[in-house]
Amino acid sequence: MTAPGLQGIDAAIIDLDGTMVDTLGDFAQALGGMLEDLQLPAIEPACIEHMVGKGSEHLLRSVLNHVLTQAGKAPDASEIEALYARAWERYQHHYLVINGRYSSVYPGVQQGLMALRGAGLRLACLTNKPAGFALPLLRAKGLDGFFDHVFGGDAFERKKPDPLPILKTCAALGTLPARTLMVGDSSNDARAARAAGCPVALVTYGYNHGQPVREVDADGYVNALRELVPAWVCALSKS
Ligand SMILES: O=C(O)COP(=O)(O)O
Ligand SMILES: [Mg+2]
Repeated sequence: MTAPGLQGIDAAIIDLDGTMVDTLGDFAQALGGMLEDLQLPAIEPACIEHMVGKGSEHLLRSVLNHVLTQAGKAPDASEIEALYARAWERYQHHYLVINGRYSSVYPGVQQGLMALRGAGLRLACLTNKPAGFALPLLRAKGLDGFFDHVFGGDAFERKKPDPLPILKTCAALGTLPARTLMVGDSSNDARAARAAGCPVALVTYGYNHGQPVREVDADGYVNALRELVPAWVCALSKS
């Protein structure tokens, strides 16, 4: 049963990084520790934002490529692969030590999740972040209790922007994609949702790989999650 304003929507799938929590500080700290351990040059925190959202493997390969290129090394794929296993081990170590300490929940997140719950929706968190990072982060930020399911980037064979994780999350929620709203901050989330057949709303404050989020094809945009229920009610009543 959903509230009258959310007719047609039974559940919502919410992204984590850039949507619920601003985690750039955590990424910067953990990557800084990893690079130091590998005796590689540091990376500017501003560069990291563009690399977040496609999972940790992509992030680490992008960072290694970036710092080696900056150092004038023009690395090929095999040089990056040679460093990868140790980089992942050191990154994981540092991330788990600092997880949540340098990140903050965006304004309006708790209110937004409460409103969605109050409207009778089932909720899942679906992130490309590994579950081993996502679950402790949600707990540390007091957000874990809102979700029926939490799936990390390592939960399924493929990550967003592939539709598979969304389809599997809908199956776990027991909802049809067409009645499940995807809420994210990036083209990754929107493309996965579109391909799965879910309506999609994007927040305007996240990362979106450094690109303007309003240029991404979506059904709506909100400046805070607390606007989601009112905005969606409004959009539905106009359609
Ligand atoms: O790439 C990540 O680690 C985070 O991605 P998310 O935006 O799907 O939470
Ligand atoms: Mg995101």
